[in-house]
Amino acid sequence: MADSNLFYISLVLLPLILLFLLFLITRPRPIQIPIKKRHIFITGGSSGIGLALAHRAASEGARVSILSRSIDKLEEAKNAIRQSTGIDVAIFAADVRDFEAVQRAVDEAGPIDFLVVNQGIFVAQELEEQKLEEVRFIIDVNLMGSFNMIKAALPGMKRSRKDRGPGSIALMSSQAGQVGIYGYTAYSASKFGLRGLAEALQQEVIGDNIHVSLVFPPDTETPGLTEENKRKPQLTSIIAASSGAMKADEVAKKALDGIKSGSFTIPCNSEGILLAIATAGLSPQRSYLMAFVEVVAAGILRIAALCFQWNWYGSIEKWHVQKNRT
Ligand SMILES: NC(=O)C1=CN([C@@H]2O[C@H](COP(=O)(O)OP(=O)(O)OC[C@H]3O[C@@H](n4cnc5c(N)ncnc54)[C@H](OP(=O)(O)O)[C@@H]3O)[C@@H](O)[C@H]2O)C=CC1
Ligand SMILES: CCCCCCCCCCCCCCCC(=O)[C@@H](N)CO
Repeated sequence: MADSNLFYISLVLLPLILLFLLFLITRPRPIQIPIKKRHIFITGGSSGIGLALAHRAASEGARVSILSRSIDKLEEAKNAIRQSTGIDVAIFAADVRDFEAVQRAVDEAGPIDFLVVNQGIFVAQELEEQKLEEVRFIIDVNLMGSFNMIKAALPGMKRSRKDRGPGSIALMSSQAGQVGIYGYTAYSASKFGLRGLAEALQQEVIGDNIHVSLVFPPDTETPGLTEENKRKPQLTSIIAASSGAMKADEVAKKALDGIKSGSFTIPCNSEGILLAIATAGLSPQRSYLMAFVEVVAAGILRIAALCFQWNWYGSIEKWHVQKNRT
């Protein structure tokens, strides 16, 4: 009798003790970063997810700047945002691979509160088929371009923090930046790279009241995806379909809400939440409740992850068998 009482008490008590412990230790501490009347600078803001983010930020009362290469697409985006919100965004034509051009844009745009490094290119292809130039292009735009942006914006962001309150640097990764996917050797490498950059950067800028976020969308309906789908290995599509597709505006909403609450990891759909927990690793976590879920679910999600791999390797095997028959 006493034994079973003890059993039930510990069933309640142990999780409570764990919750309390996690409440004490989770770092950095929770924060809210206001967006109204503050300056958000979005790269790749002329199309897809970046454009949806610019729309949303403008309608929430932010001052918005967008940067991308094509001035025509920028003008088009500016007109579309003006039509739907009545607000004018500032546009900057620059290639993120060109540090000087990026620096000029940042200087002209004025002090930044939210930097959203969202530009990205994706071409899915087996590494054996993919040209090295294309690999380099993907790494240059997605990874080195992000370094260029952050290097250009960080000094100004740091300087203006005291007068302007908390700031944010958000990076657009991908679920292919949490798990390697067939056809994405270059793309996944570029997006995994962003995670290392973000984890290290958060430690460096926390003292300046700057908060780093990493967004992990699944396939998202954008002009970029339409282009990618024209030449995508079948296996890439099959494996990526393990996570549902989203609309650009849904991703933008998740991203902006996550950024405003200073979340380090921002998943976008339910598979994304599972992925975030399964790949939590040593990344920072502000929410002690999420930390609790990560601790409790770790073992079972490893089993789920192994089931996904079992399923994916099954598809790969089947595909090879079919290919050899024809
Ligand atoms: N759509 C999807 O399925 C997913 C996308 N993502 C990520 O989200 C981000 C946005 O993707 P999405 O909206 O689909 O992409 P789009 O192709 O629709 O838009 C990409 C944007 O980036 C700009 N851009 C591209 N190259 C450069 C460059 N060298 N310098 C400056 N700007 C550049 C483009 O403008 P311009 O060409 O004029 O320069 C455009 O504004 C990317 O980082 C992508 O990897 C993540 C998961 C899923
Ligand atoms: C443990 C539980 C795991 C749960 C689910 C795992 C699902 C993984 C699916 C990965 C999909 C990757 C899509 C990349 C989209 C993208 O970035 C491109 N459209 C752009 O190229």
